[in-house]
Amino acid sequence: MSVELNIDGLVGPTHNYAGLSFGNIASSGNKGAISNPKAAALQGLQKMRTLVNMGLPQAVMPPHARPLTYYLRGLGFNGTDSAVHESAWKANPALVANLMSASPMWTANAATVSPSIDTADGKVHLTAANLVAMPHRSIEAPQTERLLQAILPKAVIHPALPSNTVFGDEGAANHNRMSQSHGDKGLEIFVYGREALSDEPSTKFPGRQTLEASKAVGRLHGLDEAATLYLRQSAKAIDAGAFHNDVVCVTNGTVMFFHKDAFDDVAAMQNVVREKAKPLGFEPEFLMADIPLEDTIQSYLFNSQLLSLPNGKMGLILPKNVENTPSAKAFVDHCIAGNNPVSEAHYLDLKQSMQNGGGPACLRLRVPLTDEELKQVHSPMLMDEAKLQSLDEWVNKYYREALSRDDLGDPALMIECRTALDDLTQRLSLGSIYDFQMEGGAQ
Ligand SMILES: N=C(N)NCCC[C@H](NC(=O)CCC(=O)O)C(=O)O
Repeated sequence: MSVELNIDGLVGPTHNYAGLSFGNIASSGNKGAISNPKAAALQGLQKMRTLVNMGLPQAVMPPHARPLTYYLRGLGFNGTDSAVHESAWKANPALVANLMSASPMWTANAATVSPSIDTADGKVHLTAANLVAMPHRSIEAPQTERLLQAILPKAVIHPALPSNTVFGDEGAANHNRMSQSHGDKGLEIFVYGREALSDEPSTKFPGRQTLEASKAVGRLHGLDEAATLYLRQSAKAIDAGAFHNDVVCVTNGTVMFFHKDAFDDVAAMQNVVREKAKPLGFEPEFLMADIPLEDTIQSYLFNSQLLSLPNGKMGLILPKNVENTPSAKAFVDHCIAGNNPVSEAHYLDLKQSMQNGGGPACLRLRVPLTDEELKQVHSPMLMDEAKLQSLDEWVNKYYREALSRDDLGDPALMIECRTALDDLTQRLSLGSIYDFQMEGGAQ
């Protein structure tokens, strides 16, 4: 038997709206708004609880330490860590805003994952994403690698691809997998927005994922070429605000749930998926929405989690915005009423993350595992009700309810963040995993 483990990012104490992501309409539109880190983290935990209550395996990925003081030291700021934070803020608040981001919460961008059934050596492979397209995200990979290794000690974790825009890699947000069931060999579908080493017309918004990066990940994971596809996302979707493919498409099992403008030539895409699926023994089912692209971006209809349920059916975890967008809600209702595996929909309040362009699918990394491999996961990070309650209590103890841009320069925030993470590593039996812990604590 095999299952899908979802690893959700626990929202960090510095969650804020700095408007850092060009091409991400929610991030730009909410620049300067006051965030509520406590509400953001509790909303994320509630999503994890929903999956636990559905009987599905759920793990948590801890936040990263912020600000990243070693990075600021490399830029010439020195003294104690507090002095580094303070002098960097005086010199350049916009720079510090980048180094305070809680963006590692969107674990769909942490790595690309291939299950052991798909890889040449029969091991689970992950490649940490370099996230080079956005400065605030390009600092995530080293800590992400460490945390992934802690959660999945037996998996092969490849370091991020070279930090070069030719190899722009945004992880699982641009990767889909289709198969008869989680345990069967699957078709791995990489979706890119740009072919870096060619003279092609550029899009208005950046195509963050390159074909060069996707192919490198496919090689590193030892994937079978016959069961791998590289598809291009349409420029139309990118320019409408679909900065990752998971804003316009999600797959699970035999089902692809997507917007008609996600790919330029839908009929060609469907044909090639059908052809590649044949030797893998399954018939793909396409649930395609023909609704305004703006409604898709605004509601995040396709940034939903499409889950295989213990009863053999599939369920959708959607943001409340879908419920409030008539065309999107009508499409969900149509799918549930139709003759296909999708049988239920759950609408969750994820407003704090959504205002930064992060829906249910952005907040989770999917890892298909055999039952044996699931037993090797670091068990304190596997959630149940008691552990979720401990994390609720942890959030309530340490998190602020309001954070403005100016608060990002507050040296007390760095200390609060470190104190909270120290406690968290104990609750999750992680030992010393952050740089500040290895250097001997907050200064
Ligand atoms: N689609 C997926 N899988 N992930 C969503 C990531 C959202 C993230 N937003 C941000 O990084 C905004 C941060 C700010 O503006 O403060 C991004 O654009 O990379």
